[in-house]
Amino acid sequence: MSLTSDVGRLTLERPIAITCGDPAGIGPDLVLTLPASFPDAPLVAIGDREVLSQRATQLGLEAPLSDWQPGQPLTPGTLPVWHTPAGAPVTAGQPDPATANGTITMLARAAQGCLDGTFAAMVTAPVAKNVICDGADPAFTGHTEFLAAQAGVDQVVMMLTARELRVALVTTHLPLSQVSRAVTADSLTRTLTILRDDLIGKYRIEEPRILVLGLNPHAGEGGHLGREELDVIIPTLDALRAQGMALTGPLPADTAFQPDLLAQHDAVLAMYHDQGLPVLKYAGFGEAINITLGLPFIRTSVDHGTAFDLAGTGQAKAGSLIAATRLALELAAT
Ligand SMILES: NC(=O)C1=CN([C@@H]2O[C@H](COP(=O)(O)OP(=O)(O)OC[C@H]3O[C@@H](n4cnc5c(N)ncnc54)[C@H](O)[C@@H]3O)[C@@H](O)[C@H]2O)C=CC1
Ligand SMILES: NCC(=O)COP(=O)(O)O
Repeated sequence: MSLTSDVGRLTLERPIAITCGDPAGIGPDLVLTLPASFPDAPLVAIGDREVLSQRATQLGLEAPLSDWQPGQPLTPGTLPVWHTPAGAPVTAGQPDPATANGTITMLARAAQGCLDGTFAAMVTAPVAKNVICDGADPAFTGHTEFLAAQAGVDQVVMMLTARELRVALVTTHLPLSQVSRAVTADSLTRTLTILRDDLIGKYRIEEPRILVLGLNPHAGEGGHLGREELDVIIPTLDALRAQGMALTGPLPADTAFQPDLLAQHDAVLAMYHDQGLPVLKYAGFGEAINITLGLPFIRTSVDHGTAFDLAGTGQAKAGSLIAATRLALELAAT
């Protein structure tokens, strides 16, 4: 069976899973808006049907839902929902660790469905890492790491994109005190290889040019402000350049984000989360996309969190979820 999407008149063989995020956050609010943006796209929401229904009522949204299970056809004109109970009563804006196991089940269903071919891709609405840590898994650090474990891959790469700007990270959800130890020749090599390969494979860039940031102020100032550049980053970049990778750097992070330099590169590689993402979010918060590179399936996500302050108010903006869904549809069709 072929399923039609309105994005670029694409045809997909399988639906795309949309996980609804923390049931008390803005995820359900935003997911309910997707049918209006993609009326013909084969989307399946994974989450608590009652939560979606109640949130639609709270928001005054016209959102017909239908029940869906793997193997069943989609019901046109509705948002098909693979009902995944939250596990506790849900009030918008009031996170509850008792819902954490339901959230994990929702993510696992989407990931396993991508792995077994049920879904063509998955798009995730935001979860609260602390709620999952408190209620289900103290080791949970984010979708990125959870999906890597589900897929059985050692390393994936978090990349956020806002229009022309692409920022990928060597380390993701790691305390700052552990970042230096995590920037190794091996992690840097694997990150750059995944980034280069997916810029070619997913973004159709023939010879990706990657700008790599240093870790320390002034990229270490020749070893006077830290030795990671001299000991690890420079030798690793030199070795990868010798193999043909087009790399610039390591450059000082404070001056690397200049329009002229960015125009000469296809992506920036930052060493840690808050080195790269504030710039990206300044450039495009609300419309940016988070994509996990290196997975054996397509996963895109929003650029924002659960925004419990906005859940159920109608003030949450859907731009990032719409952009993430559009990209997933496009990638799934290529
Ligand atoms: N992809 C994911 O699952 C992500 C989850 N998070 C989680 O979200 C939780 C809350 O994180 P915060 O740092 O407070 O970030 P946040 O993004 O939830 O909120 C930051 C500010 O942006 C506003 N905001 C966020 N999304 C918005 C939207 N769509 N429309 C309008 N305004 C919006 C919020 O109202 C708040 O003022 C944390 O537990 C974190 O782990 C954070 C980032 C990504
Ligand atoms: N800042 C990005 C973020 O926290 C999203 O993480 P993930 O849940 O997509 O791994």
